[in-house]
Amino acid sequence: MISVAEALERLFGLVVPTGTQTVPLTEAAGRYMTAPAIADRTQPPFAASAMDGYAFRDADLGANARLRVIGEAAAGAGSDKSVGPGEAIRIFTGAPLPQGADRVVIQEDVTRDGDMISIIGDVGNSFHIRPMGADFKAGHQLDPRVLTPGDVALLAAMNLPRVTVARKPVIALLPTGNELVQPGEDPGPDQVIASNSYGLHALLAAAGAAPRMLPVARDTTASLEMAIGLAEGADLLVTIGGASVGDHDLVGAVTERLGMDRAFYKVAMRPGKPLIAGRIGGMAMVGLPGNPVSAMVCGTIFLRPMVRAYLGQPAAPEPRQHAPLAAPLPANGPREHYMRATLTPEGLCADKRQDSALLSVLAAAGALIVRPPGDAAREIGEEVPFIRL
Ligand SMILES: Nc1nc2c(c(=O)[nH]1)N[C@H]1C(S)=C(S)[C@@H](COP(=O)(O)OP(=O)(O)OC[C@H]3O[C@@H](n4cnc5c(N)ncnc54)[C@H](O)[C@@H]3O)O[C@H]1N2
Ligand code: MOO
Repeated sequence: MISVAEALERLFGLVVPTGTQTVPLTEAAGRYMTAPAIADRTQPPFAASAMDGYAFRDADLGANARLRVIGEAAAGAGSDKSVGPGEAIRIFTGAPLPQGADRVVIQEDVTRDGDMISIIGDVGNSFHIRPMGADFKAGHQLDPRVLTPGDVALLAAMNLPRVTVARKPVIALLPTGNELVQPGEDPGPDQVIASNSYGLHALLAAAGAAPRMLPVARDTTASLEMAIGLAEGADLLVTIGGASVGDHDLVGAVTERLGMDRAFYKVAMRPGKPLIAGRIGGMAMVGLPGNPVSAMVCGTIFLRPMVRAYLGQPAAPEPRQHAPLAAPLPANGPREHYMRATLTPEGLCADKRQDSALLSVLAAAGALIVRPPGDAAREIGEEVPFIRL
């Protein structure tokens, strides 16, 4: 059995980055932008009023200043008049500041009588002007990143209607097992619902992949071979179940028959030990264990980093954080243990029930405490590493 770190290295070795495509901004959120984006204009492109009020010369501000209103400037329709001594221009938020003016007073601080305004009270220190280029200047660069809604707004303001992003890796998800029916179907007395495929679909989509759900394969060579054939064209095939040593666990044997170049089988981790990986046809292939929590933990520890590598991001494990324990932990065995835990204000609290079949425990957990092989018993208050779910 190899270590989790070694398994992840070998999995990165199976990844062929997907390359890039250009998408409109409406499809850009959540995508990985692969190259810097460069603004082709300055924002604001002119000094602009930040408020509705009057533009005037700061030098005119004095006790009981009275100014003549000589024109109007609105957003999208600036004034071509120049503001001279004793003059003001009615101005609205977003309008270009007229020539000659260097200050804006908000309309609440003004009384108006016909063409004349009086500035009343203390107007404070704010000039209510957004200088040209205050947000960014032409040539401003947004570096490669997973695009947030805020990034998309910035790219639009930079006048970039399209953006170059990594193509989403297509990941074919293949649940296997005679006992499985789809959610919403009527299970027979010995049957259970295929759940892992849906959890993994959600996990992979959120990580930036394009998961493709295949029909459940039965535990026969013919059914598995046919289903694996349906995955053709995917970047990665992920099988679920049938990875262990039972008489009906055929994924290893069938993939070998199909000529899989195996990268490894079995990882010293808990849950998730019977993990298989390699290359088959033009695809990478990862065979996840069927136990529901095992499949989701392997998805978190291995598939999420793999998706990032497919997208061209640095090959790195899931980020770890540290927090104190709110409850003690027993000594760990020889496998790296990913314990389902909640993160409370007092610290991390591992669930008493760590059976890898308990999805209700996983769903309630916000964290996986990472226990190295052979880790000693831990007391309340000790800092331990964890991965956020
Ligand atoms: N003699 C041994 N038995 C087992 C070992 C071992 O080392 N020696 N390892 C155990 C471990 S650890 C795991 S994990 C499981 C993995 O088994 P498989 O990958 O072969 O998975 P299955 O046997 O097909 O299924 C296990 C379990 O999970 C349920 N399952 C499967 N697929 C789904 C799905 N898509 N959605 C929901 N539930 C699923 C299945 O019904 C079984 O209950 O092997 C242990 N055995
Ligand atoms: O690895 Mo199994 O995943 O311990 O339940």
